[in-house]
Amino acid sequence: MIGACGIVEAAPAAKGDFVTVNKTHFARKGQAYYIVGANFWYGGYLGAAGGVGERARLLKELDNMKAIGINNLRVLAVSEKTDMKSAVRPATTNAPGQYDEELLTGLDFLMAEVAKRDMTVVLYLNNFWQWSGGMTQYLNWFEGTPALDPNVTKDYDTYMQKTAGFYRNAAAQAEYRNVIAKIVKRVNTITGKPYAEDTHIMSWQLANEPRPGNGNATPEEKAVYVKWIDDVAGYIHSLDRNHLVSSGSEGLAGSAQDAQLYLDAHRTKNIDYLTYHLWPKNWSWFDSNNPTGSWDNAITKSRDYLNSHIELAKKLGKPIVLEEFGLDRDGPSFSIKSTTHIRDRFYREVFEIVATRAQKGDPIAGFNFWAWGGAGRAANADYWWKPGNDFVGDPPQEEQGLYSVFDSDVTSLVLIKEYADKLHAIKR
Ligand SMILES: O=C1NC[C@H](CO)[C@@H](O)[C@@H]1O
Repeated sequence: MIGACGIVEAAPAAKGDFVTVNKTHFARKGQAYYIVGANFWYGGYLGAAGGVGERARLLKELDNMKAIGINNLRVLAVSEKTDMKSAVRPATTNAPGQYDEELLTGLDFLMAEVAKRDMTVVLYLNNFWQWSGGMTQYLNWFEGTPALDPNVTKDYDTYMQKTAGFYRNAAAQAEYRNVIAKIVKRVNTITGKPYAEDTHIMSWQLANEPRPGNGNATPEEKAVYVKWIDDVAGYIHSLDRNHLVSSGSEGLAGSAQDAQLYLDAHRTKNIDYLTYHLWPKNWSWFDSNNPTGSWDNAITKSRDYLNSHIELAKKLGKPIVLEEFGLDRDGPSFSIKSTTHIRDRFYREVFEIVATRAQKGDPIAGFNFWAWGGAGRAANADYWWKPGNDFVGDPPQEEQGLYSVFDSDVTSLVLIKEYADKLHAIKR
């Protein structure tokens, strides 16, 4: 397009080029759009020009994901510098108002390469958990409370209850909105395209796994949480009329097992689709030291979780994406030399329910497995991450190899491709 001053400008994207919601499904470029996704939290980190950047690896990872039919990536867009031991370093926010432009340019590079492969990205703007600083770090900045790493204290209940204080802290919310505006209104330094006009962003996501507090969240805490989701999602839409907004919720496991809360938190018109996550080992449904004895319990509860949330999506008349799920390697082991028979069996169970119900026209719109490890490799005998080590699918608060799908996990990659083909074949 020739602009007024004779300079060739990119034509503004057509609305249909963005991922949109069509009743209980996604649409993109006039077609039904199903999510065959990977969690790739560190994609922006690999895109940095220096420091932690590994652009050659990033291109190879994107090509390998594209080759097995992956069309969507779920990526950490913002991290906060923190003293918490099990958090990633560096961070995109060093302190309130102080941002790491080199790291943010890494996100620009990722988005430029994603566009070349016609993939889409969900960008989450905060984290309920400590591995990227997250909401707890905001409270350290604005309440002066110590950022207590639950990997150290082993007290997750107290961590969750205190972290939910983020929603009520006006100063923390103001800085959070400053950061949201900085990213949503950002102009990509590689492509020159405003993020708000980038059709390869599928959705802005409030946070990774925001919870109302711990499992005993009070009615007041739940009300604060519902209002926070509505307010922040509305704020994002006020900045960007093109993109979808999602919460990043895990579903009932992240809603104090309160289905009414999950419905109330996602009923707002400001939330365009639902999300849920499935973690049989984390939730103690599956014991990887007793796989045979715990499999039936784990798969029965998993099937119920998968199906019941699709029914909740029907109630709200919105699409739902299973945007995280995983299981550890046989053994259990963190080593890439170990097999993944049990995980592959679990993945197939999950994929079969998602694909079958999607083919039936139910509001399940796809999946993102957790998480792409690709060519990354654990560097230390204890499998814990240290600055300078490869990034893998497991963030620094977990052993490097716990849930990652590596490029050497051939049976898993073949399985993902098998179901990618099924979802991509759905015409609506
Ligand atoms: O968002 C998340 N959900 C579960 C993952 C695996 O335990 C975890 O690494 C991450 O914080």
